[in-house]
Amino acid sequence: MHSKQVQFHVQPGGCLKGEGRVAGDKSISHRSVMLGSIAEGVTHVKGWLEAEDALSTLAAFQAMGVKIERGGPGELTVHGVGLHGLKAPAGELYLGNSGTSMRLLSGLLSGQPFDTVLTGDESLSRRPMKRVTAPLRDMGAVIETTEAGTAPLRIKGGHQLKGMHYDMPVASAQVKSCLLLAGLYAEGETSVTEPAPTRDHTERMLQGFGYEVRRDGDKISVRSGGKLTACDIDVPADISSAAFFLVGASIAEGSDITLQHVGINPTRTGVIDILKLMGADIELLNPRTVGGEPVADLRVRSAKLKGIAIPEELVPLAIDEFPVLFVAAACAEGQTVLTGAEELRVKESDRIQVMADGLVALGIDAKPTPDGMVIQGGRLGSGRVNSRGDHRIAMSFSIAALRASGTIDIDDCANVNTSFPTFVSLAKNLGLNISVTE
Ligand SMILES: O=C(O)C1=C[C@@H](OP(=O)(O)O)[C@@H](O)[C@H](O)C1
Ligand SMILES: C=C(OP(=O)(O)O)C(=O)O
Repeated sequence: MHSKQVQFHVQPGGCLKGEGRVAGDKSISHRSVMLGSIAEGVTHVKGWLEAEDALSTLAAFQAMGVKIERGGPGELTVHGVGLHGLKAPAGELYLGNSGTSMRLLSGLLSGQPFDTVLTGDESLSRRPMKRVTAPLRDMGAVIETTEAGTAPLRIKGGHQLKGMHYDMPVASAQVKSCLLLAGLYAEGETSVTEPAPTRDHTERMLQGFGYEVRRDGDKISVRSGGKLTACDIDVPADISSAAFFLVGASIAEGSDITLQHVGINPTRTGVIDILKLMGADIELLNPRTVGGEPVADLRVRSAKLKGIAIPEELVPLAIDEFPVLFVAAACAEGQTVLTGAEELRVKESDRIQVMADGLVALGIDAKPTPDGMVIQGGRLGSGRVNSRGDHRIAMSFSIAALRASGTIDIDDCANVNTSFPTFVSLAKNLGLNISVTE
C-alpha cells in the first residue's frame, strides 16, 4: 500500500514533441496472465504492463501455484497448469485497486474446487460487485459479499456451475469476461448479449489460445470441455495511456508527437473518434496486426478543437478516456456535452464529480449531470486539485497544465502506478514540465 502524499506539480505551457511508447495495455496484460495460467504449456508474453494492477493479477495466480517468471522489461514466462491445475491459495487474494482483476477472477474462481477470498483497497472495496455476483449465483456459484454487495468476495469452491444465457444490463467488458471465464467451467453453453459493443480482448485471446468462442450478432458464447493451448503474446501499448498524450498534443500549440505500437482494436478507439469529431489531427501510421490485435503508430499534431455532443454509442468504446476528454473539452471552443456515461460514477473514483470539481477549481464552467457533464470551453487557470486516488484523474490534470495560466498541483497521485508507472518520465521526455514530491 502506498502513501496519499504523492503530489504532481506541473508548470504551465509548452508543447509536446518527439516519439515514445506508452505502457503496455492493461486489459490485455491481465488476460495474458489469467489465460496463460489456465492453458497447457508455456506462454511467453512481451510488452506486458509492469504496473500495480497487472501485478495484482500476477500475484494472485502465483498464490494459486502457477510458476510465472519475470524476464527483461515487459517479459513474462507463464507455466500454464491447465484448466484444472490451480491450487488453493494460502490466504486472501489482495487485488489492490484493480476492478478488472476482481471481476474477471470472480468468474474464473467460481468454477474451482477450492475456496477463495478476494479483497481490495479502499476504492475497490466500494465498487459494485453485484453485477458479477448476481449472474454467477444464477449459474450456481456460491459467493458471499458485504450487505452492500461489495468486496470482500468469499467464493466457495466445489459447486458445479451450469451454463446459462445472460442479457447484460450494462455494457461491461468485465461482466462479459467474468461470465465467459465461468463458462469454461460450467456445464453446457454460457452466453451473454451486450447492450453495446465493449472491448473484446477476452474473446480474441481465448481464440488465440485455441478455445472456440462464438459470436452471433451481439451474442457471445463458449462451451465447457475445451482446453487452452499456450501461445506467445505481444501486448500492444495501451490506447488508454496514449489518450493523455493524444489530448496533450492536440491542445498544446506547436505539438507534434508519434506514439509507437498503440493498440487500435475497434472496441477501444472511441477516444480517437471523439477527438477527431472535435477537430483533432491524428494519423494512424503503419497499421498492422500483432498477435490477433490491431496496432498502429499514432501521429498527433496540435489542432483547434471545438465542442461537440459526444455520440452515446462511442461511450463504451472510450469509457476510461473521459477524464482526459473532459480536459480536451475545457480547451475546446464552445460547449461539449456528454450523456449516457453514468458508469463513470463507479470507477476508481466518481469520475464525473471529481473531474468537475477539479475543472471548476481551475476556472472552467463544468456542470456534472447524473450521466455525464456539460463543459464550456474556456481559459484554464491555475491551482490545486485532488485526484482522489484515481490514476486517470491525476494524469488528466497533469495534461491540462499545457494550457493553464499557472502551475497545477495535484494531490494523491500514487495510484498512477496502477496503470502507467512510466507516465512522468515519458511526459517529461515529450516536453511536459512535471515534477513529483512525496
Ligand atoms: O475488461 C476490462 O479490461 C476493462 C473494462 C472496463 O470496465 P467495465 O467492464 O466496468 O466497463 C474498463 O473501464 C476497465 O478499465 C477495463
Ligand atoms: C476502470 C479502470 O480499471 P479497473 O476497473 O480495472 O479498476 C481504469 O483503469 O480506468
